[in-house]
Amino acid sequence: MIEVRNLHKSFRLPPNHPSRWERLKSVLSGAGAEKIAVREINFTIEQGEFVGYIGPNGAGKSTTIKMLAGILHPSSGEVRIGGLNPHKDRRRVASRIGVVFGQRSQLWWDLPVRDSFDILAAMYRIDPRRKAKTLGELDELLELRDLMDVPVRKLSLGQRMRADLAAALLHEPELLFLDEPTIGLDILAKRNIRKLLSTVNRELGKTVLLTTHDMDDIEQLCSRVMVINHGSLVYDGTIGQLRERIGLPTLLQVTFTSEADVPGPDALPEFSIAKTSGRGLAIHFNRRDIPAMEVLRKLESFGTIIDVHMEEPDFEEVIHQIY
Ligand SMILES: Nc1ncnc2c1ncn2[C@@H]1O[C@H](COP(=O)(O)OP(=O)(O)OP(=O)(O)O)[C@@H](O)[C@H]1O
Repeated sequence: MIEVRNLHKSFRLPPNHPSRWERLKSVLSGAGAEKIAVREINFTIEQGEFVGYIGPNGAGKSTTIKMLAGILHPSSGEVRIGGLNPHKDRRRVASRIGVVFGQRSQLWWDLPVRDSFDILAAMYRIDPRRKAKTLGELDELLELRDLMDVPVRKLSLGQRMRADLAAALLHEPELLFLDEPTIGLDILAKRNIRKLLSTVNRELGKTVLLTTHDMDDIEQLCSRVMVINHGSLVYDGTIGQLRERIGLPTLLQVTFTSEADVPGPDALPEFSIAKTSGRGLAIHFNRRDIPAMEVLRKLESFGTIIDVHMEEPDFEEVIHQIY
């Protein structure tokens, strides 16, 4: 669905000369410092995937997405969306992509939601019967009926996200770019939007690329995560593998039927005891060094276990380690 090969984008920063004429001359002659926003990145996203694209501010996420959407021209390298070059085939690629920005709406602020849908349908030249059918399906999923006659500025943020999602899906794109779709929402609204996004991916079969600073979005939605830092792709894989690679400790708490006979730390080099209290024992271990099942087997040799609780390292912490 998306193929990116050696994709590179650099910007020429205007020199900081006090004279406007000198600045203009430098820009025209190609002088000025070079800022590399995206550095020779490679990835492929298959149809139906839900991929998180994360990185700190200024890492190169928006620049990548703009090149995928054909808004920016790469300095070098290649992008293919369903085999098409987004820059050369911008109109056809646009018809295959839907975009949702959490920070700004693509709907017309003072118009009722219905009018925005009408304008978008005209822009994408959607056949009226097709539009009615798609809107009916989207209404079932996103519960749009009560929003249709309300001006966008009067919608709550959660309602606006539902309307924006419908607007992005109205022309039936196969691919969805989501930029901070849960920003500013309260916990309940976040949960609701995540559920909808998951349905859009699983049931409508849309391929999704999500950029977010909310690690819960990533953890709850994405089967795969790509991390960009200083323009370079520094990780591409599952969240589980990322945790393993960083090697932060996992916490395992067990309760024995009676007070256990736990040997001293020297006899247990693979893990560290975090806490012992009566029948309870909490240990830290590293999945990189030893699988969880093996740890459990060792603990079983200390007594009969009746309860097990495991806590993975906080994803936020994992990401912090990469940045
Ligand atoms: N038009 C431009 N001219 C010069 N530099 C730019 C331009 N657009 C982006 N940059 C620079 O390229 C780098 C990557 O920017 P980009 O907007 O892609 O980051 P981002 O990962 O999307 O950040 P954020 O999370 O803050 O949105 C930044 O250093 C930015 O200042």
